[in-house]
Amino acid sequence: MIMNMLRNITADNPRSLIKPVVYTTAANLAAVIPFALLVEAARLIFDPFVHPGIPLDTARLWWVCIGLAVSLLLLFIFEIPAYRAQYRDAYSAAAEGRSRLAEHLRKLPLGYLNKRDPGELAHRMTGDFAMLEHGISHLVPQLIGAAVMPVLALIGLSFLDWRLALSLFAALPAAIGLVLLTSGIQRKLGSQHVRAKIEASNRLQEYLNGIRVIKAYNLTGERFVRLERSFSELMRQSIRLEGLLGPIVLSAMACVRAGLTLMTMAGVHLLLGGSLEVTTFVAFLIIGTRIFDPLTTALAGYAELRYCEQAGERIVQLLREPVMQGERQPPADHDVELKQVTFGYRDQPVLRDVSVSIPAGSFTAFVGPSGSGKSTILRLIARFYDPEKGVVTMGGEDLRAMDPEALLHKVSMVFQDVYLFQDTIAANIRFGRSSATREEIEEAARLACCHDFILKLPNGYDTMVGEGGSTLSGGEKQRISIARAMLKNAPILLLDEATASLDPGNEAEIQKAIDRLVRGRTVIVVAHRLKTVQHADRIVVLDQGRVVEQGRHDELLSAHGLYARLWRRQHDAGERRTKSV
Ligand SMILES: Nc1ncnc2c1ncn2[C@@H]1O[C@H](COP(=O)(O)OP(=O)(O)OP(=O)(O)O)[C@@H](O)[C@H]1O
Repeated sequence: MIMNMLRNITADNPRSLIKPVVYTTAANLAAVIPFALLVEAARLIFDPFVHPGIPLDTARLWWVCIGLAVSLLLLFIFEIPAYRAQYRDAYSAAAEGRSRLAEHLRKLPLGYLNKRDPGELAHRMTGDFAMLEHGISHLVPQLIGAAVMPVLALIGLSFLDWRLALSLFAALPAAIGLVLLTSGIQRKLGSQHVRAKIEASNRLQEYLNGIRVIKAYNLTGERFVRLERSFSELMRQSIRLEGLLGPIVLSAMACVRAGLTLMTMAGVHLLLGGSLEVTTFVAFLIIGTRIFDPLTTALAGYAELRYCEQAGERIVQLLREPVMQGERQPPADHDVELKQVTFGYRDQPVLRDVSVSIPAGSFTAFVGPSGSGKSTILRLIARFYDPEKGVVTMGGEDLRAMDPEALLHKVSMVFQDVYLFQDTIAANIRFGRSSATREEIEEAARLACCHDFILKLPNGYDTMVGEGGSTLSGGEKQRISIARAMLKNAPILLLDEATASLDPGNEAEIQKAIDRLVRGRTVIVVAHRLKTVQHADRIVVLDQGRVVEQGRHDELLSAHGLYARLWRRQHDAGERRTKSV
């Protein structure tokens, strides 16, 4: 159980506790020396009163004083590295754990991440790791201090007088029992509190992300009520947690402190009975007032330690989620084939029994009504997901056997929803190839028709873009993502055409950039405007997740099927637009 707890508190890296534990134990052992010396000083001072005729041993008293000074110096020497080890190791363990978790999340199937609440994942990265930092830097060393000091004191004091030692520690089991017995309730309330925190942070994120929609549709009242409700729930859970914890911790502390009263009463009784020396009693009084300090602090921190354990448990669970398997390097042959593929994001099937063959170097387009599964096919080819039934192959080999990261080296992607990071334009293009030089970035930008608009920005290539690319127009973001793909220069290009209508200038620029990008590659396009793919080697028509037709543009037109209807509809709409201008 303890090992499990340590594993959780350190996010599956218990070695990070070694240094803090060793140094803290040494510092706590050193902290015992001044107590022993104080006991000796008390004995030396009180001896002449208890045994009249014995002179005050001033020479020994001086040695005790020197010993005290040396022990304080020793304590200082041990405490500095203990302090550093606690903090440095706690923060580096959390930093290392966060990177490990981020890396792990990247390798998990997207299907898993889709099912998870993004707020909950963010909380694990930030809140849960912050708790671990606090646990490693404060709570675990506190607990060690709390264990080392009283145990040593109990042993040492038993030699002085076992009856007083026993009375001093008599109430301790009750305090520990109380904390342990209520740990189930603490755990339950702790989980509810974390859930309330996640809900509040999700609602806040939703509110901030959707602030434009909220303003546009005047939803201020309704959305704000949801947000306020989550804050109220968080407040309620926080009060419940503290309301329960407070009395438990205070009762446990009272039990611990009751030991001192018990010991004093026993001491007075034994002293009056003549079976206890005054010097021994004084020694117990000196130690008794201080010995429980670390223990009461640790009791106050114990509940928090359990929350840290829960936080660690959540992180460890996530770290143990199986990542996408596959070690084979992708083959040099880039023929792609879907064989009887069935796939759905949740229970609802999106693709049904889809079989399509895409020869290397060809231009293949997927078309069909909205929601028919076109983009999903691209995601399966990039192995963001694995099919439920059937296989996707490259060069005749099942993608599931391939290393997902190595596979992504073969594929460039230009998606509808371009995401730009909060960084400079140059850095955002460099995501295509991290080793690219500035000249290569500019060349890719020129080919993607974005060099000119980048130069017009305040700091050119060094202009910062807002998170998600919010400071650029949709067309500009698309062109930046084409520049990324240019830079990556992968043999297979997956292109998901933007559905949002762009202004004619932007549309022409993007088309020019795409025409350059597709040269000499295996190109797989999801097309919404059929005229952009009428020269494709093959057009695959999807409807409700099934392939209903495939062939060249002319063949499909003369088949008078769904493609012909879609073509006519778009053609007529285009004519109407032209006439109305
Ligand atoms: N991440 C997801 N989780 C759950 N369902 C999803 C997810 N992505 C897409 N879907 C659903 O799967 C279906 C197919 O989506 P897909 O994006 O492949 O269609 P599409 O043909 O590309 O549509 P569009 O032309 O509108 O872009 C849709 O019903 C969509 O709601």
